Amino acid sequence: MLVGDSGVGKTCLLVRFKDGAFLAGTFISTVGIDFRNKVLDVDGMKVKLQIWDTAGQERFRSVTHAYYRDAHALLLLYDVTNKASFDNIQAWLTEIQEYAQHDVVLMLLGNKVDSAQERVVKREDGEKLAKEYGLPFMETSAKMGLNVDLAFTAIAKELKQRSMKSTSELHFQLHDYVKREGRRASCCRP
Ligand SMILES: Nc1nc2c(ncn2[C@@H]2O[C@H](COP(=O)(O)OP(=O)(O)OP(=O)(O)O)[C@@H](O)[C@H]2O)c(=O)[nH]1
Repeated sequence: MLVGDSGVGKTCLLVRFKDGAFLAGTFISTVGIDFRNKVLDVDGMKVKLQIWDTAGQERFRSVTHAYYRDAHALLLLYDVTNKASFDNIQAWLTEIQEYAQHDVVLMLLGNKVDSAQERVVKREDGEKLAKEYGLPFMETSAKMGLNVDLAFTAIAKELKQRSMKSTSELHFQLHDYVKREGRRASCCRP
């Protein structure tokens, strides 16, 4: 499930992942909730992700609350060009604590890193916040496709491992994977 303030890029992130495209132009806010499926090949096994895209607007909050309970994973987004969306992450975490399962897989994403000129939230600020709450963290760009597949693949790997209740000592480590594989924005050109 994708959560975060209105306009941070949840729908665009999902469309980028699902269709490999970017929705340029007019911003059409999600009404209530929507979902898309995508099947991923994770280490030779097919994993079907059902991804719920929630409306960030306050007036739909009661609708989205009902979906937290069944979510296995949450991608919590802020927009690096919008300080308020970053400041609201704490409030989102409180909401997640209240409505989601206690063992839900959670990842923090700072989106729109392609907009370097407008950036107001530094990468280090995101890293610091993520560390404080023990969350895996990446910066993304739905526009450029930076780290988008990686974010969903990391979630799929973690969920696959959990569903198989692997006892192997070599089991998948979400934090390490994201740290190792997450690419910095400077690597990615239009
Ligand atoms: N530059 C840039 N713009 C983006 C990116 N992702 C989304 N946007 C733009 O941000 C605006 C909002 O994107 P959405 O994906 O609709 O935002 P949302 O979080 O789904 O918003 P709600 O449905 O209201 O919760 C749109 O104008 C997008 O074109 C990105 O990675 N880079």
